[in-house]
Amino acid sequence: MITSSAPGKIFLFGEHAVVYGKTAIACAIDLRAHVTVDEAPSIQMKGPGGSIDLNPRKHPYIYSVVEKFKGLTDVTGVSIDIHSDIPVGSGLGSSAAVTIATIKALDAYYETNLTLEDIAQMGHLVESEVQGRASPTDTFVSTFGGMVQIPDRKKLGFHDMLIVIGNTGKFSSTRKIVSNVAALRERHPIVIGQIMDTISAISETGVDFIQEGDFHTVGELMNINQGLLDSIGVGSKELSELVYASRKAGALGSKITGAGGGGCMIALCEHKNLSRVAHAVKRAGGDSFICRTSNTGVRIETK
Ligand SMILES: Nc1ncnc2c1ncn2[C@@H]1O[C@H](COP(=O)(O)OP(=O)(O)OP(=O)(O)O)[C@@H](O)[C@H]1O
Ligand SMILES: C[C@@](O)(CCO)CC(=O)[O-]
Ligand SMILES: [Mg+2]
Repeated sequence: MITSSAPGKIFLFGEHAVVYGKTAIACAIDLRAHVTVDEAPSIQMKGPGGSIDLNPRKHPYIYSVVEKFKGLTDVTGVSIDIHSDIPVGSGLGSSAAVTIATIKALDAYYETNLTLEDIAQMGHLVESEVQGRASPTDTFVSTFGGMVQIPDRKKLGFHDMLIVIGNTGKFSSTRKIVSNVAALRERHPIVIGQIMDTISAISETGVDFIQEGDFHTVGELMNINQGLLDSIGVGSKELSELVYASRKAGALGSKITGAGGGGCMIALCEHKNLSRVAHAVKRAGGDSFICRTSNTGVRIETK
């Protein structure tokens, strides 16, 4: 029996633009998905109600991972048991964390000796297949941890940042939201193209301020990024209410994280405002909790 784990993530800047090769800055957080693999009579998913055969519709990401391992080794009977702290469909990279942790666990179980780069690339392939279109961001962050710049695939200096996460509780399918943006871009290629370029410029500008620890300016850039995410149609009334409540309570900056349309927003806070912002987001209707950025990527927990 082998257990691995991988972190979820937040986007400081650049979601959606990164799908079109523009720059994004994302960071792992201290919420993790844990995956345990063990010998079994068939390829099955373990759950609270017992074990069921792996089903491509019910578990598309896991199914895609297993199909890739069939190309590497003899995959017959294995059980896959997932326990995740990461809210699903909420912009915190639950699909990537589950995907990367499953790859890592199967790699250790079948001794296929994948490098971290191999794992990240396989994970990106899985997300692209399942979602139709995906940037390498989420899977790269879940693999390597820390603060990363995409598409450069560069690990940046790590900064311990305090984040209030506000979950609208509205499930948001990344596949659907990403395809909506693609359709908008088809209808208005010049306008949406320029918006994506501006989001990219925010990411590129923000790197230096993050590295300097100038979180007031990082917050200001997050707020500008939020306005542009609203302009491409990935905001929502609920997300806006949480964003503005956090800012009124003293957040340095706040924005959607991930696909949007529902899911979570993040608020970058100083320690002194953390609980005030968390309470304000809760009062505005969000399930709010505090997390920290994390420098730990995918790892084996027990063998
Ligand atoms: N604990 C889990 N067990 C099994 N599958 C999971 C689990 N968590 C996430 N998934 C898979 O990931 C899918 C959600 O992925 P999706 O990309 O839509 O949202 P997300 O990754 O949470 O948000 P984002 O991609 O915007 O960061 C679920 O529908 C499921 O297929
Ligand atoms: C919306 C998006 O940019 C982030 C999803 O977490 C999609 C992607 O990067 O694949
Ligand atoms: Mg996802």
